[in-house]
Amino acid sequence: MRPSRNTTGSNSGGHLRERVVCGDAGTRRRSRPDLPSAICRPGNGAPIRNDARNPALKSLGAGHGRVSGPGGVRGQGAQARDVRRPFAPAVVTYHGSAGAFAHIACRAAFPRARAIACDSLLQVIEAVRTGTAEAAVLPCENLLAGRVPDIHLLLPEIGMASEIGLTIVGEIFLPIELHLVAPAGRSLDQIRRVHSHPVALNQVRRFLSARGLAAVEQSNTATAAALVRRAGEEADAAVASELAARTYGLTILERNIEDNPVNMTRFYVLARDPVVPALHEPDILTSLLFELHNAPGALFRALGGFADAGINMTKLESYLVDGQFVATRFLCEFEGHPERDDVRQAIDILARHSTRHAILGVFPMHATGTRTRADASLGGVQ
Ligand SMILES: O=C(O)C(=O)C[C@]1(C(=O)O)C=C[C@@H](O)C=C1
Repeated sequence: MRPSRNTTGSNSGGHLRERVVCGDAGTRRRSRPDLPSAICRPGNGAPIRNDARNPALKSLGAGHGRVSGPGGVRGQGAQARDVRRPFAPAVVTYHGSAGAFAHIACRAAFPRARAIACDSLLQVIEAVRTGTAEAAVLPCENLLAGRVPDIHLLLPEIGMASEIGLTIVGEIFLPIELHLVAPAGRSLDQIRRVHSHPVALNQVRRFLSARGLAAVEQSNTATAAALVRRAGEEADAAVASELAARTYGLTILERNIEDNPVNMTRFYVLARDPVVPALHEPDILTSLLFELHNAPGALFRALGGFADAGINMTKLESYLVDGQFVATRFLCEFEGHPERDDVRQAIDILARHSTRHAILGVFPMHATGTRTRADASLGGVQ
């Protein structure tokens, strides 16, 4: 059963801001025929446009299957339901407002879905948990700024706290182009304060420090743009997408202010039920959370099976647990399906050397070349 939603709209300084708010708050949605084409990077390295024929985006939806095995999907022993791919949710949700990069990622990966905005990460999770949305798109890391903190507070909970009940079903790589935006009539030399999401501000540090601009953190790039439009003084500008500039009626004072033109954010796609690729499919990633006793060699022994089997690890994160400065919880991602014999054996070895483990998701890689082939020729419009 789906929870009911109320419909509201809010007026931001004469500029109608329409949004869907998850939870009890309210909903109203405006369709955006002028949404930009995100550029994704397919396996052959050539930038391609985002549309329904985009093979890289289709990688979110190839094949179907089940997974079992040590730890199971989403916690110890949980059985995956046989959700069939292609995974084509009708409603997806994200944290932020229209024009945020998470919104752009939703539209790029699921062009036919309704994308609904949530004011907080908790509301995003609740929307998926309760069925208001079938999937959530959440940023996890950026090439220039590194980890996106919010989801890294959440991921260990997803793995270890069964009540959260979400699983990773996909990933999206989105090129990020950041622009300095302000209401028409303002000039660059008037600007003293720049509002944006902290991760976006970290991607333009050189630009800000070269001009002596103060960074002001906002909950996402699009709300920063809306705020500057609604309540900004002459000295205020925002760092946001071109879509946000259009959505909130701002002009671009300076284009592409990111510190490096090769700039990309990786997003996770989370859903309530696993959508597990078939065993025979190529380019599968498994995301695994595990905990160790803090002892010499514990990590080495836990991961030894992966090294011996030649299984490529694409990510290893560590987290502090129980208020102590010792890393005993890890998130790793590796290439391979957990039902493949060598992967199963490596996970068995990890299970023997760890105190707990849980598979957070098994999903097809998006744009397989992206991890290794990002280069300065990457272009993109947003
Ligand atoms: O604020 C936004 O626009 C977001 O979607 C969040 C976010 C992030 O958290 O990294 C997403 C992508 C960009 O790297 C900057 C900000």
